[in-house]
Amino acid sequence: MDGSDVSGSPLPKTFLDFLSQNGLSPSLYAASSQSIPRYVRLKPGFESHIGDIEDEIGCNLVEVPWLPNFYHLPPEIRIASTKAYREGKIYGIDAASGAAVLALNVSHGDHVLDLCAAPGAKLCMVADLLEGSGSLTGVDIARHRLAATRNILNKYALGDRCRLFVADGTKFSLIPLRASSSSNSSRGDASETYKEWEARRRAWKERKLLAKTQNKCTEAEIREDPEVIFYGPRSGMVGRSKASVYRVVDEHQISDMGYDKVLVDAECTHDGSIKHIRKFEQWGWTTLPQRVLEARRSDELSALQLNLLTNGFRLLKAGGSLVYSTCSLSAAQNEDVVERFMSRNPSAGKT
Ligand SMILES: C[S@@+](CC[C@H](N)C(=O)[O-])C[C@H]1O[C@@H](n2cnc3c(N)ncnc32)[C@H](O)[C@@H]1O
Repeated sequence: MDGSDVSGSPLPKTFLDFLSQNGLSPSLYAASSQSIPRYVRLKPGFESHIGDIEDEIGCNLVEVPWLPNFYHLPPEIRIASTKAYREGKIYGIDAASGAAVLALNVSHGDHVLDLCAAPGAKLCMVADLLEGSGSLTGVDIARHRLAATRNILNKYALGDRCRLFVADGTKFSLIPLRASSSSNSSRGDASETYKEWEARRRAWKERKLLAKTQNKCTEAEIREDPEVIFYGPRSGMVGRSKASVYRVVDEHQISDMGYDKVLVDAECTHDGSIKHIRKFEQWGWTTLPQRVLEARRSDELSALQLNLLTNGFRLLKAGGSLVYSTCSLSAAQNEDVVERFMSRNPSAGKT
């Protein structure tokens, strides 16, 4: 394999080319795994358990002053096998992810959309910040990844006001279910309304029912309809008719009835996640170009990112806020995308 030696592990030439094209230094990946910071977030309400958690994991949890409930850990500490983790008191999430959610400035009662939600670390943090108010809609195109998000929401008991849709975030167009938006007026046949979610059996029935409803639509509509794979008891879904959940609203209505906050944590090359890139040490560096770079050619990727950002903005209520984030360090996937978006949507910067 071609490449420069970084800590004894040669980075493949294609990755070095990618770094060079994006003005990034290969030395970024030279850090030893032991020097990469590690963080956990404590589920609010478990503050009094910190001493017990520290005893269990055998080290001090050092508070991150600018990120509420985040703690710094020595990198060698593994949390997955701990009781605190299994019981949902702590979860692994890096500080950069926390910063993206912090920037969203979630307030009590907000209706929040997470347009690339899986596997769900940021979604969980948003759910915590909502403190049982407002609503949370998570969307992801990868069904298996979103199914994992559903498991995480259940594990941390955060799904109460959440609903999850498998859908293309560039086209998703369902608005939040605000208490004030009439559900009664659009109730039809009771069998067509959402009952309380019951894992597995209900999910299967739900899909069948949905398929029946969809059969009334044109083929194009069927392909584009988001598939709901979870909703909580207070997500606003229970008792709603399918028609009311899937109703189409125009741009003017979205400015009144859209989401207060939208997170677009877009698909990217993940090159900014040094820990992720260093895993290729075990997986084999040769697989890195295929899994990180060639999976999506970068021009396609930036078009996808721009489309996700544009659709997220379209679904935002007037006066709402949107955060666009990636775990890439390349300007092409960050500043350039935002610049192109702003040039097409100059109103986005106005408060
Ligand atoms: C960086 S990950 C999101 C991480 C997530 N926000 C979290 O905190 O755990 C990007 C996600 O975008 C999803 N994705 C890719 N293309 C998409 C699309 N067109 N619409 C919606 N999601 C998409 C991927 O399946 C992936 O789960």
